[in-house]
Amino acid sequence: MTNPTQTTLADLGWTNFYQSQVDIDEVTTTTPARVRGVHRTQISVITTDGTTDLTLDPGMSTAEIAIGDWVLCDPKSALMIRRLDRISTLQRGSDYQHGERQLIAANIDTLFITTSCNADFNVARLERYLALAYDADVTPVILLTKADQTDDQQHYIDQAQALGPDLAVVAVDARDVTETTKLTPWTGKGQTVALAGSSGVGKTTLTNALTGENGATQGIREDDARGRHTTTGRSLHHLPSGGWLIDTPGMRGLGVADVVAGINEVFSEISSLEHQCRFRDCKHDGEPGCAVTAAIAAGDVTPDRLKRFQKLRREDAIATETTAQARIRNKKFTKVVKKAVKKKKR
Ligand SMILES: Nc1nc2c(ncn2[C@@H]2O[C@H](COP(=O)(O)OP(=O)(O)OP(=O)(O)O)[C@@H](O)[C@H]2O)c(=O)[nH]1
Ligand SMILES: [Zn+2]
Repeated sequence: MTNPTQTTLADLGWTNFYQSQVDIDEVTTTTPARVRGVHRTQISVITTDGTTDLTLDPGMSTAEIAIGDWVLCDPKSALMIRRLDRISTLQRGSDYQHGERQLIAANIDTLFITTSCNADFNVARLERYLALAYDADVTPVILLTKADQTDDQQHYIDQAQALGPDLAVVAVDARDVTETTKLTPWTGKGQTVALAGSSGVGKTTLTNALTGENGATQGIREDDARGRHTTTGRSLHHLPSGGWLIDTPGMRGLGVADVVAGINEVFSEISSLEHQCRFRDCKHDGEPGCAVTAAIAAGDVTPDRLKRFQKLRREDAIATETTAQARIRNKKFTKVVKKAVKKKKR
């Protein structure tokens, strides 16, 4: 282990939330460690003593560990003892085959939802990312890159700001390192941020500006969970401003699944009315006694917002259903295999 400058747990993002989960025995026998890489049978971690690898008990799977997780380890045996509860979990619902939502990152404070001041700018996409952030309990910040390439920055800022009066919206030229000071409210000591956004919007450029490094290879890379080496692997960057940046290719295009709560929060002006509709399963499509239709007539809800709300909810429902079915299918399959193995042993 190496430790050039004395790192504290707070530097790594440790707070009372994690401390309160450690019981008296564990205080003396274990060390907290933050996960920076997840491999098939091992995890790479950072402790106040530097970086090291930990082995898991045979009964545990690294599939349940994400970058950013806090774990307790036995420093002598280099064994992970247990994972601590998370303040936030970012996951995506694309792994229909296995019926599990795929973990992307844990214990993130802020999600930089990145888009550019050009044709990439798309309100529906921002709403989708916002739903994921809210559902994950992560604070979203809308980052508008390529602000230098438009004459009408304010036009983009206004559209983004319309998505929530309390929402932070920041426009930057991602290539200009001095502009990243606009992001210091979220990148200070111990704070953890993640970047999401479509290809080409400037995530790599921003990462380089924030880390002061050039080239994504400087980040701490990991193998994927199956032990394959991925060229575009996830990485955890330490920022000169004291924070941590999780960069993951999984955040380029995220499908929604099982994030109804997040969607409802993004479209709160609509979801808060639904219980006033006469029919519990109201589709807000011309049924009598529909509170949402009434709000549209009164000018309190725009038809476009309702359309996008319904589209996202439909997508979420389908994905949730598919995931649930896959889970049942897998359980059945495991049972069949177990039975067959038993039979063979007899
Ligand atoms: N003018 C200007 N150009 C930018 C800005 N941000 C990024 N670019 C340019 O846009 C191009 C794409 O930027 P990247 O940082 O590679 O985008 P990315 O989001 O990492 O793309 P992927 O790796 O495909 O996900 C590069 O040529 C950047 O120099 C900006 O704020 N202003
Ligand atoms: Zn209705």
